[in-house]
Amino acid sequence: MNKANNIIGIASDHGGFNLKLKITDFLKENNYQVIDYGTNNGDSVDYPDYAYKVVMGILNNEVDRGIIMCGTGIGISITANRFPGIRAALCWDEYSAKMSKEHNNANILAFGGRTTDFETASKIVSAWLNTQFESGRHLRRIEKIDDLAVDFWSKYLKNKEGV
Ligand SMILES: O=C(CO)[C@H](O)[C@H](O)[C@H](O)COP(=O)(O)O
Repeated sequence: MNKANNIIGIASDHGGFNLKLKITDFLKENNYQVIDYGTNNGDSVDYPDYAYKVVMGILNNEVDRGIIMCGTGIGISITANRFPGIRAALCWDEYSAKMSKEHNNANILAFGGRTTDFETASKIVSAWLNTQFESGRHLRRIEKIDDLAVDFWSKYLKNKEGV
């Protein structure tokens, strides 16, 4: 990996805390700038709060992309995917990580601190960072993700307001 100046936001709950420390070191060793949104120790916290920090970091252009971890990566990726413009991919090997970028242009990578060892996690991170989005038919599909959600929410909110 050799891409200085890319800023990556990183966060975890207590279940991903130890792996987050190792992945942060790994990124810095590979010349990535990292903003750590917490958590800062192994005390029990709630993963939605940490997913939200990275999501807002991306939506406010503080960071280009994010890496998030909880015990399994499930809760924290479910949370991140609630927000428009966010495509969080829960990955378990190099192939899933490569596809998450090539086909889905995932801007957040997720994995589990209790399910993924550092060796596997570092391979996942490298695959995700070093793969390009293929665009073409995949661009049409990822655009539909937000288009469908925006359509749903605008109708939902309109009905709720009784308009
Ligand atoms: O959301 C999760 C499971 O899908 C994460 O793994 C959390 O880290 C986990 O639920 C935390 O569990 P704990 O018993 O409170 O440590």
